[in-house]
Amino acid sequence: MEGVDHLAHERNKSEFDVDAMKIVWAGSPHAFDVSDRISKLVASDPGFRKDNRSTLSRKELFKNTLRKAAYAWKTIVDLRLSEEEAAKLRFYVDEPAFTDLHWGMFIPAIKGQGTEEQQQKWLPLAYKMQIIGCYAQTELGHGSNVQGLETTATFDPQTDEFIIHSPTLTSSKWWPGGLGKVATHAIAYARLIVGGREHGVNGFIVQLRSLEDHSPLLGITVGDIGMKFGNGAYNTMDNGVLRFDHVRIPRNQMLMRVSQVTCEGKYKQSDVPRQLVYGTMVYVRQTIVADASCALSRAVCIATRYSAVRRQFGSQNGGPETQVIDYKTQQSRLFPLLASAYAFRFIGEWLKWLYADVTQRLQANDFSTLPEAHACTAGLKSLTTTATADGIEECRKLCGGHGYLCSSGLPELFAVYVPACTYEGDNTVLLLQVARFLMKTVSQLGSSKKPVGTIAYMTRVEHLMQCRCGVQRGFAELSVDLVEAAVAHCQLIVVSKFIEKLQQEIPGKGVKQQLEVLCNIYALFLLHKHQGDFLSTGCITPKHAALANDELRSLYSQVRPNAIALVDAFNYTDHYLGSILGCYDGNVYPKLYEAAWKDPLNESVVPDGYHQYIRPLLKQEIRTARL
Ligand SMILES: CCCCCCCCCC/C=C\CCCCCC(=O)SCCNC(=O)CCNC(=O)[C@H](O)C(C)(C)COP(=O)(O)OP(=O)(O)OC[C@H]1O[C@@H](n2cnc3c(N)ncnc32)[C@H](O)[C@@H]1OP(=O)(O)O
Ligand SMILES: Cc1cc2nc3c(=O)[nH]c(=O)nc-3n(C[C@H](O)[C@H](O)[C@H](O)COP(=O)(O)OP(=O)(O)OC[C@H]3O[C@@H](n4cnc5c(N)ncnc54)[C@H](O)[C@@H]3O)c2cc1C
Repeated sequence: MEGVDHLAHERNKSEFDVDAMKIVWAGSPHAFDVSDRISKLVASDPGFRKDNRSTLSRKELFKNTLRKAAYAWKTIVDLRLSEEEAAKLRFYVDEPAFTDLHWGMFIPAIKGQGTEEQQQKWLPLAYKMQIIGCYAQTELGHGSNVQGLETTATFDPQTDEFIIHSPTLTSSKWWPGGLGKVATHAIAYARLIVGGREHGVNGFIVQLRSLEDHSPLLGITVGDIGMKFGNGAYNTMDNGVLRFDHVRIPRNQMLMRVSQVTCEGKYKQSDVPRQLVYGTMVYVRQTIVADASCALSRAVCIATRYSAVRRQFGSQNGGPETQVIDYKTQQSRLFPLLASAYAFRFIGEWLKWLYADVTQRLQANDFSTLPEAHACTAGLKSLTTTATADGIEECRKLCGGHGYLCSSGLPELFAVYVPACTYEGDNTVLLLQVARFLMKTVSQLGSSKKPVGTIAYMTRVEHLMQCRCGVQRGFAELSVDLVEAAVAHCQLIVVSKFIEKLQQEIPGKGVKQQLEVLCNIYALFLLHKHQGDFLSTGCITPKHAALANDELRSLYSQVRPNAIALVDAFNYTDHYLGSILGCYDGNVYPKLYEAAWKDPLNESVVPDGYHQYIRPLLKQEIRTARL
């Protein structure tokens, strides 16, 4: 029945202060207030409805996304929302759109790689959305290998301009979000050529479309790259293709914080690492880690609530069947994902601190922690997105057949989320960067340069270096093992930062105790999953492994009465979850049944095509082939 909380009996089992946990999850009382207020604002506004996405054609879907983006912007302006509130509103609108790249990459690129003068010119236009930007780095032929990009930017001292050109088909920009149909400007990455000499890849601000009639400017060929995975999903985003035919831009539209070109045609490299040109990617990778905790927690919330609602087998003397959340196999699949959602939340908080710290250091020309920041953002982006994509799929399976319905919210969540394993850096390529960082650290062991921070533990591997085999097999030859070492390194960071979080003051009855249980589940689940490595290297004995498995079972029993409360703590509205299986009141079956009849296919009792195709079949009016 509507209005009845079918999960009340579960919520009454909770052993901790859920409201206090909501503050922990949000990060602070202020963050909770903003999140709570904005999520309810979005949920209550029919202008942000999203339950019809799967029935729209690509063009209808995209036009609807443009409408929503404009509506969101009007809401932000009318309500005078702060930057924080506006970001939260775009988050809860929950639809990949050109605005993600405008706010998430175009503006950060100008802030990170533009000079003060360039920031003063372009940021006000971007903040007022008087221009709409995208981040055009990837090309048809190159994405991972940035140094392989082929687009050229040739300086013309006669006119004090750069000539941006796509010399080959494979140099076509390909994938940039927002590029296909909306962006008026791009940060285009191209090989800088001055006086016939190449100076690597740099960013250039290029106008693509007229601000009067939105038509592509002279020399610009631009469009959408076509349908992507899933129906709705990321097809709300106009990922685009772009070719330049000798497009001229003023010299002052090369982002010049890292390198400069003077009007005399002199190239100057600032005394900063060339890799600062990659700074925007480092920034986005750390935001993607926080996104992972959001996406995984959404899937876990749906699967946990539904696992408490769903009953299957186990009826005693006509009594109720067993809740599937009580099966140990369901717990062993679900609870590590619940623990991971919390673990990724806290590692996301730490990574945000690390990024802010390295940014502050860079302003003082202190580059000492840049390598660690690169390795951590790359590795943790890889680790958390892989685990989250796999976790969303596991949550779908945890919901049985109904998990495969669009009304469960899980297929759409999966389809929108999975490109995170690829964009902002293919996950394997990023792990190889971590492996390179670890090998460089190992090569420096024994020198005066002592490993600190997240690699401090590596002093303990020093003895390995002294007995290492004489033959140094190539990095490429060992890359599979090195990638595994990179994952282990990142998992260690996640566990250690979860433990550090527990050292903090955490208010609320039973809250810290619950987080300790989740931290232990996260760590012991990893130990169980990789116990072969731990045993073969002598890190643990078989007895330790058995004890760990026993403890894991005990921990699952401790989580069980608190599971619903732990997902309530995410404080997601039913609108944001977009899932009948995950609805707050657990009133699943009536909602599933009602939703089925809303499908367009049920608009008529007799389906289109019956008279043309089925009736002749049934009436044997179709000449059957001679048997
Ligand atoms: C429902 C869930 C929510 C959904 C809601 C909707 C969400 C949707 C919206 C999401 C919003 C945005 C999504 C993002 C969109 C995606 C945008 C993109 O994809 S932009 C393009 C991203 N592309 C990449 O990431 C390319 C990856 N490749 C690289 O980064 C580089 O090519 C490389 C690092 C792999 C190699 O670079 P290279 O120059 O060749 O360097 P070397 O490997 O030779 O290393 C030399 C040296 O440099 C150091 N290094 C490398 N990179 C960095 C860096 N970034 N910072 C600092 N240092 C760096 C490296 O460690 C080496 O150091 P040594 O000391 O010499 O070892
Ligand atoms: C939804 C989506 C949105 C995107 N948005 C943008 C955007 O806004 N702007 C933008 O510029 N780009 C964007 N991209 C592009 C994205 O950044 C690239 O696709 C990504 O960096 C991966 O590069 P790639 O496609 O070249 O993969 P590849 O590198 O071609 O990957 C193919 C395979 O090769 C392997 N591989 C590659 N190099 C190595 C190596 N050295 N060693 C071992 N294995 C290797 C990879 O692991 C992978 O298995 C987007 C992509 C997607 C899917």
